[in-house]
Amino acid sequence: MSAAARRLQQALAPHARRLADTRITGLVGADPARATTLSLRVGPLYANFARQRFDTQALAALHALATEAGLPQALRALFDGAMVNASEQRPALHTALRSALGATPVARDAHAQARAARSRMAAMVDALAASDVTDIVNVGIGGSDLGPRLVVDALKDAHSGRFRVHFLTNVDGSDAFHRLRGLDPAKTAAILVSKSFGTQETLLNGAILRDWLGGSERLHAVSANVDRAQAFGVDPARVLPMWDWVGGRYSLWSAVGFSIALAIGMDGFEALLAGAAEMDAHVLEAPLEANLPVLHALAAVWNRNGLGLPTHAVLPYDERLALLPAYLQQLVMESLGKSVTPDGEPADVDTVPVLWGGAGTNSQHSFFQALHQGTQTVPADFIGIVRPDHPYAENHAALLSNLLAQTEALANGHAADDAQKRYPGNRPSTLLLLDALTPRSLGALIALYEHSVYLQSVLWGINAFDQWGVELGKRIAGELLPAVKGEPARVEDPVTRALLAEIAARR
Ligand SMILES: O=P(O)(O)OC[C@H]1O[C@H](O)[C@H](O)[C@@H](O)[C@@H]1O
Repeated sequence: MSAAARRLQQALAPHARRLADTRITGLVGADPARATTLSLRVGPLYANFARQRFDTQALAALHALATEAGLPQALRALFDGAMVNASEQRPALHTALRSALGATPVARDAHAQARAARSRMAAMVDALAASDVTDIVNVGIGGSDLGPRLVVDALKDAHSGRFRVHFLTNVDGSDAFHRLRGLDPAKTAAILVSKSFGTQETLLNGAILRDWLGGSERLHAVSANVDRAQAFGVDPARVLPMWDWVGGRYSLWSAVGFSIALAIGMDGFEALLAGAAEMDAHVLEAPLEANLPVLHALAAVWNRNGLGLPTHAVLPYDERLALLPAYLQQLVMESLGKSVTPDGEPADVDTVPVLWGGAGTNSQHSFFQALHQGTQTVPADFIGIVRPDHPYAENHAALLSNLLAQTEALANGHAADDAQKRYPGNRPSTLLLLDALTPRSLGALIALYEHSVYLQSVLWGINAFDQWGVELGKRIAGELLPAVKGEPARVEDPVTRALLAEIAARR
């Protein structure tokens, strides 16, 4: 058994057994103070864990586990640029994009490179602002799309209004076809965002944009591979850097966030970084017992390994955060979807939960039935915003009362003689409350999740920064492409052969 798995089992199993019949209502009833003692604030972000299914004894065991697993040292290693991504022999220095907390030359150098790239990006924002361009199309996928797309959408109240920002992602030509309709090529600029500049979707869509724009004048790129971007036809003067020491899904703080800077201006972008930097300083400096990302990660492993819960829902009660579940699906599931240790040994522990979710209140009218009365218990992160950016006070009161009501109903349940109308309750949740949705608070929220994910990976003994699982499908797709086009090709798999015949017959 892996050392991490043994540690986890020893720490969690006795308390999970002891608390098997304890209910959230019982925990709160026995210790009403936990409503406030199990909460933490970091700047504009407040978190309440009172409705998690651990008591103070189990929490003490979780904190002991955090010490034993070396979370403080692991954080230091992350910030200092140690090779935390062992399979690729790379550091993961996304923190250096926004903080100067790394104490090594490697981390300091990364921070300096990030600053230099940011000033080039600021000059490019100014140049575009001074031009006739009205629309920006960000072409990218995965980490080169989800983060910028989330932030641009979430911060619509902070948009300068200078540009309309669009995102083109899917290799499905329908995406490009509909996205470009109604846009004027003479007033549109494209940003091709690809760390590798080798991603099929982005290269195909990038080629569509390059042709559609009719020249390279308004073609920009963000990439760690400047040569490839140049060979593609982007003037190197308009290529912003990326580095192999930043993972794609951790990269919105780099020039990958160019579209964010165009939407909210450089000041807004700096505020986003400052919010993340606040969380960086907190995770690094706060004691384990008062450390928000640590507690968030401990709650996650408690739910996954102590209670054995296989999925996790993210439920933002704010339409502007509707893309957060999709963003977190990549951050969490690509980072933690591993079953071996960096040594190639079995992890021997359940790792990533299936992450899903959607915005409230809409989701209440679709899948919440299953959360309340389904056979699976789904732990959830509810996210609310205290102060809205619109004048509809009645709507906002309704939104917040629904948010509070759902967390209460899920935790407390409801007894009824009629079994159909009975609510089992005891469904754990964490409530995250942002004072307002601003660049700073959003930066802090995203950084909270980044750190929580890394800490979970340390507790599970897996690498959060590689993603070998996405390669096989890409390779097979490349091999099948000629056959799909009707060119002569040898297809080994009999099912795929039959499916190709079916497609060919219906063309
Ligand atoms: O930025 P790129 O190199 O184009 O990569 C885009 C995305 O594709 C890959 O398949 C990975 O799964 C993602 O982690 C990555 O963000």
